[in-house]
Amino acid sequence: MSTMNEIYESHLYPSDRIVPVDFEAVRTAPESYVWPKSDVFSSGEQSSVPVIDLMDPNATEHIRQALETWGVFQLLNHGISSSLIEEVENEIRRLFALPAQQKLKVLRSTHGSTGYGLPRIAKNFSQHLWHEGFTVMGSPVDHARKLWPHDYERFCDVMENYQKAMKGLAERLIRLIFLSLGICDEEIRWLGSSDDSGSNNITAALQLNSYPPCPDPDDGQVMGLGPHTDTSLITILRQGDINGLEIFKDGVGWILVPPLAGAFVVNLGDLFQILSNARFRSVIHRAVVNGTRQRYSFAYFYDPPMDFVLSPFCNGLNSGQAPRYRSMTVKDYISVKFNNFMTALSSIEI
Ligand SMILES: O=C(O)CCC(=O)C(=O)O
Ligand SMILES: [Fe+2]
Repeated sequence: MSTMNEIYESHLYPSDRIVPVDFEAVRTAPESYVWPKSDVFSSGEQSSVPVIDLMDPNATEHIRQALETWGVFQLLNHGISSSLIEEVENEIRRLFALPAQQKLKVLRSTHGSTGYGLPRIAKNFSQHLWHEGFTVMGSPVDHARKLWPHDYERFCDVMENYQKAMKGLAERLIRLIFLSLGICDEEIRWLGSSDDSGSNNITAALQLNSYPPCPDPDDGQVMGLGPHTDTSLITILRQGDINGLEIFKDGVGWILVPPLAGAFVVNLGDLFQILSNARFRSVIHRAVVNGTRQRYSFAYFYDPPMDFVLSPFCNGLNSGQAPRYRSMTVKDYISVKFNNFMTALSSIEI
């Protein structure tokens, strides 16, 4: 059985795309961090992504409609306690408030998964990202011990509790989404089989994101997280109360996903696009930066087991359709994405 960590280890990540800019030392963005204004342009479109109440008796149908038209929705009444979310937010603040030298002690290695640094998609953009992150894949105890030698348990406990809660919510949502596609339980037997607490079957990651404030440079702008789709099956994102997340909608352009108190932003990733035979699309999104306030977000990515064979479902609502993608394991798709980034899905079309 392959683990997500092993797969990351087998793809050497370029070392010059791991260390974030030294936000304490830099007053204006260096040239390599400046994106053309046209790349950062937003549509100003006012319509907003659907908001779904998970307690609504028609939630399943609303989710299907939201995913078919938007690929993303905001979720309320999800059952995750606000105190747990607050604890994660407090730990994130505590982590990113540390001096740069301290954070660099837990820098992600070129073949590693857990640790501090730029996000793994940074290597795909010619300009740099105005971002610092911390990825948790499995237990972060070795890293936390280096950051807080006498007080590392709190961080680990909070991250573990949050990942457990997210796993439950992700699996509940996935079940509902498959149901909405007319896919029976029998075909999703693997759901719930992974165990993130053990080290040998990790199929989830938690990405903590921090976007320090940055006034616009004269002839461009900085970008927090460049345009991408998530590789995951499903992503559950929590953003604080500062604007930043935007999605790309065909024919409209970039649309803000406004922070909504108590809500999670839920989107599907490439793996769901493959399984649903492109009935649901993995939404293209990015994070822009605020001029005066530091923004935080945290994303939980859920995947099927790495050796699971992804084959488009051509039954249920998709019955009679020919598969649009060739079958492959999750781990093979992760390799395809690593090498092809935004053309990964089209590269596996039949
Ligand atoms: O910060 C955000 O709102 C987006 C984060 C995101 O897209 C990611 O971590 O993949
Ligand atoms: Fe993302």
